[in-house]
Amino acid sequence: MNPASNLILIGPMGAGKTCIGRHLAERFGLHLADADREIEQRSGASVATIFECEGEAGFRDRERAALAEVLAGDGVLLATGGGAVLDADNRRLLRERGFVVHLQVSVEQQLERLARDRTRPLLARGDREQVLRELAILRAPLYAEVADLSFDTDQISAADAALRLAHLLESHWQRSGVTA
Ligand SMILES: Nc1ncnc2c1ncn2[C@@H]1O[C@H](COP(=O)(O)OP(=O)(O)OP(=O)(O)O)[C@@H](O)[C@H]1O
Ligand SMILES: O=C(O)C1=C[C@@H](O)[C@@H](O)[C@H](O)C1
Ligand SMILES: [Mg+2]
Repeated sequence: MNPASNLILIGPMGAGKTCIGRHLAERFGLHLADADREIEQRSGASVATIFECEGEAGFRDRERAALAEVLAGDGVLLATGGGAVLDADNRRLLRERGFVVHLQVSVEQQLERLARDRTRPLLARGDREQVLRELAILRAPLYAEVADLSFDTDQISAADAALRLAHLLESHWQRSGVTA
């Protein structure tokens, strides 16, 4: 068992990291940190504006700094952004500092869940389905490399996913500092 005190959610856009993260943070008494919101608070600008002004590279620099700051602490539930695993230093940090759960989702479900979303700049770049398929091919091995546990969120509500995942975590994650 991985005894990390932090719980970290990784996975593609629309997998439910932010939304399942809220449920799990409450259930396990963890401080919720959503990487995208942390970046927005630190920079005083939205993710979309950062992409517009500084490009994806500028956003990734801010993301790397925010992850390092958040994971300097303990007792945190970190909901990462979908691209956090692109950076090798981030991948190392996530593995070192937390029990990492990979939330999986099919492209079909992503398209449904994100149909009305206008806040994710990578989805504004053209054919959404093609973008999501390309990202999935590129990123799937990176998520797998970092994950302690994978969980498929297709066809279940976020609330049900959180409930089932909480049960799984009770047997897979021996949180440091907490005795059963
Ligand atoms: N299991 C689910 N079933 C149905 N809808 C869901 C589920 N999980 C999330 N959603 C919906 O999908 C949308 C995106 O979810 P969320 O913001 O949690 O994704 P995310 O993984 O944090 O994405 P990102 O990487 O872009 O931050 C939200 O509208 C949310 O309500
Ligand atoms: O998948 C991605 O690369 C991203 C996901 C979002 O959470 C944001 O971090 C941003 O829109 C980029
Ligand atoms: Mg999110």
